[in-house]
Amino acid sequence: MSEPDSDKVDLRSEIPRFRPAAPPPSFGEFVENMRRLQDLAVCVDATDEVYQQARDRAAELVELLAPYAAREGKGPANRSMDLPGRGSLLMPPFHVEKFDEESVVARGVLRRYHLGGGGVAHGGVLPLIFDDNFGNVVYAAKRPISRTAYLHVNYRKVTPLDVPLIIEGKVDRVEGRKTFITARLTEEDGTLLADGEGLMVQLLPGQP
Ligand SMILES: CCCCCCCC(=O)SCCNC(=O)CCNC(=O)[C@H](O)C(C)(C)COP(=O)(O)OP(=O)(O)OC[C@H]1O[C@@H](n2cnc3c(N)ncnc32)[C@H](O)[C@@H]1OP(=O)(O)O
Repeated sequence: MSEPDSDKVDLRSEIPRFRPAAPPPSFGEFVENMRRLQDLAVCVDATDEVYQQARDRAAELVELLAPYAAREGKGPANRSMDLPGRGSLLMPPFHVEKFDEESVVARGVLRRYHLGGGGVAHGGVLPLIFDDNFGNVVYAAKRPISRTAYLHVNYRKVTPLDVPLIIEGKVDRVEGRKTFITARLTEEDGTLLADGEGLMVQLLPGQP
């Protein structure tokens, strides 16, 4: 059992240092099964008997995992660089393919879980993809640790599910503490789905 008092850690008191994780071998399959579960949870149309069984099995899983809840930066989720979305269920399953001072490129798919309506992605998922890219761009460009002050997304076309997507972001300009970033979300053939612009502001000492 690890970090039983994790809920008492005040994350606002420090900026956690990011360290890549070497997850146990089964962690990736666990996360992928959880993603499939998320896809199913938002699409199944089952009987009450099936929901009762699902409820009970989900409760068993919660009981199994609850004792291992750990503070931020301790478990492998969000730090497993070889897994889609770094092994975090919050993140859409994208892989970073390029990470340098020129740009950060990631490729992935949106799935049934990310459905908005009419068979295409929920608009709210795209800012998450852009924000994560902006954070990576700041890091890759060796800019100081920063937070998003604003993020603007232009939706140019509806974003399909189950189709490879590519996001590429780069530093547009730097003004003191401010790093302005631009990014584009495309399909593999270059079709532009959305573009975005964001301002990342360098944190001052003591800022959470
Ligand atoms: C540590 C984790 C790193 C990974 C981050 C990944 C990306 C994220 O998702 S971060 C989470 C989402 N973002 C947040 O929660 C941020 C919440 N906001 C804040 O913390 C603060 O408002 C913060 C840090 C952005 C700026 O605060 P503060 O240091 O007081 O900045 P402030 O002095 O007002 O402004 C600095 C400059 O930025 C400009 N600025 C700040 N906010 C904005 C804005 N929304 N629009 C335009 N300009 C802005 C100011 O005008 C000022 O410009 P100049 O230097 O030319 O006068």
